[in-house]
Amino acid sequence: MKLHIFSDPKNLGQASGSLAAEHIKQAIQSKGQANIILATGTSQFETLNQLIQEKDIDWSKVVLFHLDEYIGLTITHPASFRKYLTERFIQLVPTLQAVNLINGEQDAQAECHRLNEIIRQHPIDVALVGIGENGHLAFNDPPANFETKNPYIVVQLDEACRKQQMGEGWFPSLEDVPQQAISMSIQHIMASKKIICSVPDFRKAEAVKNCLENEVSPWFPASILQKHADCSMFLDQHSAELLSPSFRKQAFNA
Ligand SMILES: N[C@@H]1[C@@H](O)[C@H](O)[C@@H](COP(=O)(O)O)O[C@@H]1O
Repeated sequence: MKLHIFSDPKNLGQASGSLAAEHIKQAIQSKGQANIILATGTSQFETLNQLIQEKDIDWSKVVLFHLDEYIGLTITHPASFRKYLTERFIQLVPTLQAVNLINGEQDAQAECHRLNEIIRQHPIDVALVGIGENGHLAFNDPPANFETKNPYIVVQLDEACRKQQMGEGWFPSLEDVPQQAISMSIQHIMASKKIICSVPDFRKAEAVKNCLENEVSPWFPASILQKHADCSMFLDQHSAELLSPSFRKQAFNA
């Protein structure tokens, strides 16, 4: 894992968005197109802002997949990840070759099946992900399923995850946060050639320490990233503040 620590979320996002652009261009150059996964949430604001500003990406050669989505939320709900990606990315790069959003409003197992058929034909070149306050990767809350090979799965959301979503202001109360979601599985995220993980904010400091310094464990789902061959971890000084000095030594831009 390559560890990068920045002074603030804006610098973090500029660096992670630029690296994503580089990886996308490399994939297009080497095989004619790129398959990407985009995450959502506050942690991705600056990264996506940077990515949409990149000038020399041929978006008509890029196929987009969606990391996770609530079950039962309409696309017009403020917390809908489809709404988020549509407004913050898809409308801003309208020439994408294909967009594969998760529709959590219909039968969830059928939706997983539909998406699994498509994504199995599109090996992922670059995955943009974040880490939740409870250490989740996508919506795989602890203890995460590290075994399933199905690309998309139905998951239960734990209280810590639901509280985070409410705390970030996406929902008026905890009762409004759905209990289930469709998430890309841990194994499928790990099958991406390159992973860019952007994690700003002091709220993530404990999860970051647990996932980067502890042993790999389903109880710290994002700890699995330690095993990926090409994962770049982007932190800011706040999310990195609990890392031990010896661990921080490996960071670039510290
Ligand atoms: N399910 C989303 C993910 O797509 C995101 O990458 C991660 C971090 O969330 P946030 O960016 O809101 O802190 O967990 C969220 O709950």
